[in-house]
Amino acid sequence: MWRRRPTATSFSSLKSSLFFTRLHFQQASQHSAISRLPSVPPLQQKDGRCPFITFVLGGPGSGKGTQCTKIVETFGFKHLSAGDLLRREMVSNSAYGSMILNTIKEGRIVPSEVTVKLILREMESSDNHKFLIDGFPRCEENRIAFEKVAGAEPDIVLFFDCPEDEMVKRVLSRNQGRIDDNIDTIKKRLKVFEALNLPVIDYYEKKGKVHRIKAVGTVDEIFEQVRPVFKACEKTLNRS
Ligand SMILES: Nc1ncnc2c1ncn2[C@@H]1O[C@H](COP(=O)(O)OP(=O)(O)OP(=O)(O)O)[C@@H](O)[C@H]1O
Ligand SMILES: Nc1ccn([C@H]2C[C@H](O)[C@@H](COP(=O)(O)O)O2)c(=O)n1
Repeated sequence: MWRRRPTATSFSSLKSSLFFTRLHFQQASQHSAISRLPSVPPLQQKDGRCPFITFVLGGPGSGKGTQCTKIVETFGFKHLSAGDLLRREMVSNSAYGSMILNTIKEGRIVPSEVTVKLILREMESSDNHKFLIDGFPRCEENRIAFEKVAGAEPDIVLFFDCPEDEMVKRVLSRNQGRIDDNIDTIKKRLKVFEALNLPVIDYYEKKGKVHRIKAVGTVDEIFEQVRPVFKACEKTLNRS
């Protein structure tokens, strides 16, 4: 359903202070590779429609996936979880499998080349034009790569703002057998969220795109903060 567009050319591959030095070094080297990517025309479906893109952000266990399920039921979005796409790629026979496994185990971020490709592949094969992109962009490098390769910005950004102790409690009782749902990896994911994801939220906040949701209370109580965000843009959602 989507026009083919050039995929990313190449990006160079990304515990305390050493952990962050390596993290930032990797981010910086990926930034310079991204800056060489060609800009492309805006994403447009074959039927001429432009996709409505929502980025869904928040720390680990803040309830992004849970709320996305409710948004899909109520507003008919297509839900694309970056984490799920990476986990699916990890267990397929992909050449990236062991790299994704090690990166997720360490609570770090998979290079954008891989994640953006997976997201755009799903968007291209979908008949829907309303997308929830959950857990992405996780860092400035993700954001810039998506905007360059897709030629599109999100229409809105949902930020599920949740206290750390609540996120830890939720992740530790999730029981889905995830390799990163253990206290050591959670601590790293929280640090990565603060260091790399919050700047992305700040960036979109300055553009007036962020809807901050207080992610405490029951699932239904939280959804009552989410519902008006989409109600308010119903006209744009059904744009042709
Ligand atoms: N409001 C809530 N109150 C209590 N538990 C919740 C609430 N929302 C979600 N949960 C539970 O917390 C856990 C984490 O939720 P969820 O998987 O939706 O978070 P997430 O932000 O998508 O996490 P991650 O980024 O780690 O994938 C799940 O077990 C979910 O059932
Ligand atoms: N943009 C992304 C999204 C996810 N990952 C990796 C690293 C995360 O810790 C892990 C799990 O994601 P979640 O299901 O919590 O959204 O997947 C990434 O590298 N880049």
